[in-house]
Amino acid sequence: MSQPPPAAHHAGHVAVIGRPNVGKSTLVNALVGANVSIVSNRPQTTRHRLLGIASVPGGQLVLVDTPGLHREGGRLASSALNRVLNRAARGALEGVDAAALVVEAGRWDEEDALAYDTLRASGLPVVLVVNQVDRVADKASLLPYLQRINEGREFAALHPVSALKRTGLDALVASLLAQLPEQPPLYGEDEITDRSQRFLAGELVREQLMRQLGAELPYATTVEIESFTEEPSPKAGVMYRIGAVIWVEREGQKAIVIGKGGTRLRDIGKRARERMEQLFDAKVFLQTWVRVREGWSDDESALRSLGYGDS
Ligand SMILES: Nc1nc2c(ncn2[C@@H]2O[C@H](COP(=O)(O)OP(=O)(O)OP(=O)(O)O)[C@@H](O)[C@H]2O)c(=O)[nH]1
Repeated sequence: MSQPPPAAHHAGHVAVIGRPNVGKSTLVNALVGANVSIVSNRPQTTRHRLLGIASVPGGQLVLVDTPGLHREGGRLASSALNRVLNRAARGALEGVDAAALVVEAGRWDEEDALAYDTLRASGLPVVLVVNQVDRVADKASLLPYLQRINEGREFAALHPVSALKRTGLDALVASLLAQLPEQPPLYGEDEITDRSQRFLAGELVREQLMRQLGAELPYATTVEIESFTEEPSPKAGVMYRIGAVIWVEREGQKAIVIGKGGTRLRDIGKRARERMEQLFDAKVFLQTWVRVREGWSDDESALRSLGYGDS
């Protein structure tokens, strides 16, 4: 008896691009599922930050962030800088197969248009993700909105979705997969680890450090989750009590992380806590400290205690 030919498998890197707060993280979480998958044993490229991996029958989406595309303060550059940006984008988008441009339903401004232009200039297929459609009461208004955006532009597909309510996502995944090369999964099941919440808590603090300090972030900064306990919460069901230590090398760096009157550290802690609550679906009580460990990067046992020892 002859076997049917195996169905084509598509896999590749998808850059998730969009203005702050349009719902990129919510979308990635929804696509990836309950567990944020992080590749455990392969060095990551510095250009892309791996956001998550969505493996579905017939394909694998490797979702990445492209920090090189963003300008200071999270804003894309004005169009006067377009050429410079395009040059930077070519580097930032190297190795990326397609882009998901996330916008807020009903909104399309200069920054969105510039992001589109940049992506197209890099030759990438762009799938438009019109997020937060659950907030649009008059669904009929979406059609002229989509037509207006589509006018004179070449999207690979347009998808109204709600990342929060998880609607429209299957069709979006199918469109994204169609843009990816036919090839086996880039990451095997054995390479993908559903990391523990404790590990993720550290990553979320690290993420906020990167976002809020940017180029000011001292090179050797690292985050250690010192304590992580769970207790019942009458309102939220579960509450996590988390203690995070941000290790820096020198006193001067400590001052940078803490900021004037402690405002920066407070902001980092607040944003990281909000992310944890979103991701863990629980209440989180997060305490953060900044400590100085002189010359820690030379000290092998210290490195090991921070989880850098055996890879
Ligand atoms: N109603 C509604 N709210 C959404 C949807 N997607 C995201 N949000 C909310 O929008 C806010 C921002 O979402 P995030 O996922 O943090 O947005 P982001 O684009 O990752 O933001 P940055 O990290 O600042 O770039 C959160 O309060 C989400 O709950 C959606 O589909 N519908």
